[in-house]
Amino acid sequence: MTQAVRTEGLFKRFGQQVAVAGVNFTVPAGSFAGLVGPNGAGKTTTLSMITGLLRPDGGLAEVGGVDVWRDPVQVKARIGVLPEGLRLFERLSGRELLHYNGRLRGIPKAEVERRAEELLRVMDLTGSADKLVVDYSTGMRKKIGLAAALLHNPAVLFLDEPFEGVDPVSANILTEVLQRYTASGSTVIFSSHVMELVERLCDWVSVMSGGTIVAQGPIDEVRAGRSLNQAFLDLVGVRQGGEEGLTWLGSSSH
Ligand SMILES: Nc1ncnc2c1ncn2[C@@H]1O[C@H](COP(=O)(O)OP(=O)(O)OP(=O)(O)O)[C@@H](O)[C@H]1O
Repeated sequence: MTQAVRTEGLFKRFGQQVAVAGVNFTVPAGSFAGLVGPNGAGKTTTLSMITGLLRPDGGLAEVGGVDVWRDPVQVKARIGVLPEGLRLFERLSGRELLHYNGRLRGIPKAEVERRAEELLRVMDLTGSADKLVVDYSTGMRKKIGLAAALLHNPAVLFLDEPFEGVDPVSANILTEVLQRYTASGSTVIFSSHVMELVERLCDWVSVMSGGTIVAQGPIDEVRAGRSLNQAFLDLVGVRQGGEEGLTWLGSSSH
């Protein structure tokens, strides 16, 4: 099986805190893959090391068999990234942002224009194409960010919480674009806290907890007859005794 992404013993610490403790993360090519895990599990740190944004302290990360940290230029040409926090060039219009990205990627001008107009139309952003990105809503930012990440037709697309703050109509548009993209053999890897979404969209899932992968594989194998939500709770451990304390909360004595 060809791997779109493979890491081996990936490791990162921040001071005393080990954020990623030797992760073997794999995603087969053509997958719609979900990366899930509790807050602080190390998902963003892992994705940052695979996309060349954060240098690992140890281990190996490969995209399409190419070592991310030995050949970052080749890897960056093959990937698209919709990062957490979505830092975009705020003072460009949506259309300018796409043109700028396309030119940075070395795509000929006429081709950039053709692709940009198509992406704007599919994302339902044509009417806002000349508005500055700073004036875009959260959902519009996600959509223009995704359009920018797709413009060079990457083999692997990384998305950090792509549906956060996105309304159902825009979420539907994003989903359709991503499904079309994976149907043609490309790979999507996204992190999310929304289990229903991962369950509905993904055919592959990796579950992280405490800086390690605790389960990984085809989604039906990881679920093993349970809902993904239940599998997640079983795997990462439900904290017992949460109902103790907070005795004052909701009391009607005032
Ligand atoms: N730049 C940093 N400096 C110090 N500690 C960091 C830094 N980035 C992440 N960490 C720590 O590393 C751990 C993993 O964080 P990370 O952001 O990768 O988790 P996550 O799984 O993406 O969490 P969330 O679901 O809340 O986004 C956390 O304990 C976090 O506090």
